[in-house]
Amino acid sequence: MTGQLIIMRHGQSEWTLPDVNRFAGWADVPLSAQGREQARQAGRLVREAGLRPDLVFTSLLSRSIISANLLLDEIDRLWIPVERSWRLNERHYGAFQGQTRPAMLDRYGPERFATYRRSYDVAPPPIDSSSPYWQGSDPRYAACRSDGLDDRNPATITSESLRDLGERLLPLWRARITPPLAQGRTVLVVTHGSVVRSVVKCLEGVSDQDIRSINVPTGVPMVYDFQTGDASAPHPNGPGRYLDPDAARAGMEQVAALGKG
Ligand SMILES: O=C(O)[C@@H](CO)OP(=O)(O)O
Repeated sequence: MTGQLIIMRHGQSEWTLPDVNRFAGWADVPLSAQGREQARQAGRLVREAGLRPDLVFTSLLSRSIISANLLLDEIDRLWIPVERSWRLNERHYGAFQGQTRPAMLDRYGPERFATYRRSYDVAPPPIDSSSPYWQGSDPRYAACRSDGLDDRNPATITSESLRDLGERLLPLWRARITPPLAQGRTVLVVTHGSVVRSVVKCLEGVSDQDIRSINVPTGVPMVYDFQTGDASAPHPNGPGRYLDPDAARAGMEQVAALGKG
């Protein structure tokens, strides 16, 4: 018996439309019409692959939640148990949230821009609490909603590197996601590009340097098979496989192109 992880970046958002091209991070940006269709198509791919998710995880951002719902509606599994966590949010993009990629490319130059966007351990400049995209007073991050996994407070985060994201994700990964995989269950995680990069880095041993060139397409599910048994550190049997490799390739190119100005 194997456990299966289906992990997917949400469908295209309105801010990843090429003529909008804004950094989102924790800003709660809606899906585009194409993004909604990508999420439904993802459901069809999951069905054709014979996969039946037993439980679903999303972030606290609408583009993740709605993508998961559209996918699950397509396979008649809206009823499965759901857990939502800020730990599955996109990387906090600091002061870049709401700014266009071309403007930031212009301001910082190609090298620093690429470092802020794709390096492992450099976070963008911190967001100011006067920004309309600051999450400090957003009820979804209120202290009363603490998950008790550690003492991190999402309301106070001002910017994150990919390393920071991996560190806040790990407690949820260990406590909530890997145990059902080790039991042979099928777990659907509908999340964000940087979370997928962090999981791929960890599961496939990608180096800090090589992770810079990995882009994640919107709305294409990727599957890992896990050996059952060892709940403490379950390991995938091989690399992740996109259910539609052609769509994944095209999507990765689109994401890379957004950073070219
Ligand atoms: O805006 C963001 O939060 C991310 C993902 O959409 O952008 P990028 O791909 O440039 O890291």
